[in-house]
Amino acid sequence: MPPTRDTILAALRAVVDPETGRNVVDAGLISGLTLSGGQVGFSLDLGTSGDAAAKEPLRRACEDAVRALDGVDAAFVVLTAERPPSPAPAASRRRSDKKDNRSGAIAGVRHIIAVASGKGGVGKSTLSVNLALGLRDLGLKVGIMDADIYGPSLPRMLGISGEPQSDGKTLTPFEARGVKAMSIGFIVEEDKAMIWRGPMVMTAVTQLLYDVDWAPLDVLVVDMPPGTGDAQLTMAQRVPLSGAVVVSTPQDIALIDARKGIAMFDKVNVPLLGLVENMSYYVCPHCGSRDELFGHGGARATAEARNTPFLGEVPLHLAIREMSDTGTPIVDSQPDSEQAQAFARIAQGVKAQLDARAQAPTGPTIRMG
Ligand SMILES: Nc1ncnc2c1ncn2[C@@H]1O[C@H](COP(=O)(O)OP(=O)(O)OP(=O)(O)O)[C@@H](O)[C@H]1O
Repeated sequence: MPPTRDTILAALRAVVDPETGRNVVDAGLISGLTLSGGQVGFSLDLGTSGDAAAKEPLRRACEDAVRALDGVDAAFVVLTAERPPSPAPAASRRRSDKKDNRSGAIAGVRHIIAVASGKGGVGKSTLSVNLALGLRDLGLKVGIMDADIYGPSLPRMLGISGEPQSDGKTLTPFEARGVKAMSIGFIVEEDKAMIWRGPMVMTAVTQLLYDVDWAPLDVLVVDMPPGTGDAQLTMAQRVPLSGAVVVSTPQDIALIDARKGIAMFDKVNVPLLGLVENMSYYVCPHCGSRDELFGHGGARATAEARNTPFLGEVPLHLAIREMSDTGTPIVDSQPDSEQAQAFARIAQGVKAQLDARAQAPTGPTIRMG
């Protein structure tokens, strides 16, 4: 039988914070408890010190206590910071320093989709931007949110610069190429990004979701941080996603990581809209000849094995990189090229998946923290 809220809280009362000598429940450190069958998730407050490393043993102790209960299949405990430990630049300073646990749908935004990868450098940002533009070409109102704290690339890829405008309450997204755009790079200092942990990333992401004037949108494309660690799991769990697209290159090692990405979304019940194989084959920019450098087709096989839609292959082509670097993504700069068409087909596939799920009698399961 699945656990109840009371049995979980009772188990957590046995976990004592050595810093205060009080149990985590009575000390008020637990919030956002969610139950979904045998899956349990909640936040553990870090306190004002913001020292996530020091609280890690306590986080684990909470997870272990809940996992040990009958009927619990999985427990996810995320550390929640009272405030980010590093001084944030102007845009986020304008907003509240209070703990930010906002969750749930964003008014006026129909779908939020994540673009994720098991490892960095496989073309997740390139896909996010070109997918957003491809969805725009299908007549949808589209936004793109760059949550890739390890290397926000949206400003460069869309040629955006400057500070976002704010009325003191909400931020106005940038408008570029007919899509609304906002990057975590605008509210987080880049050189500090590497030391940020899941909860801190989540605070910034929550602000990007709820403090930006996104509406009205059909689809908000979220460029996730690469990997399947703490930050990514927290996001996958707490952002109200309609689904996720996982991108991989064809090499075995990348595919192993992509499978971890798929497993991560499965774990938190976010539907997989499909898998994309980037740098699938090489097209010579001079003669147009095709070469399968890394042995192509692994992502399609992985998708088939996992019963996940395969959304398509994108060739490795110099123009894709060059156009990204100059702020004119390939879908806009060379729309008739094979490489732009590859992105256009992926956008069609994503739209078809979203439409099908919207019409399904039981919609996708959306987990909110
Ligand atoms: N199909 C492609 N052909 C040629 N170059 C590509 C292709 N896809 C991506 N690139 C280039 O590869 C580099 C990495 O791509 P991108 O930044 O999109 O990856 P990422 O997975 O988002 O990386 P990170 O995890 O570091 O954010 C960029 O220079 C990009 O222009």
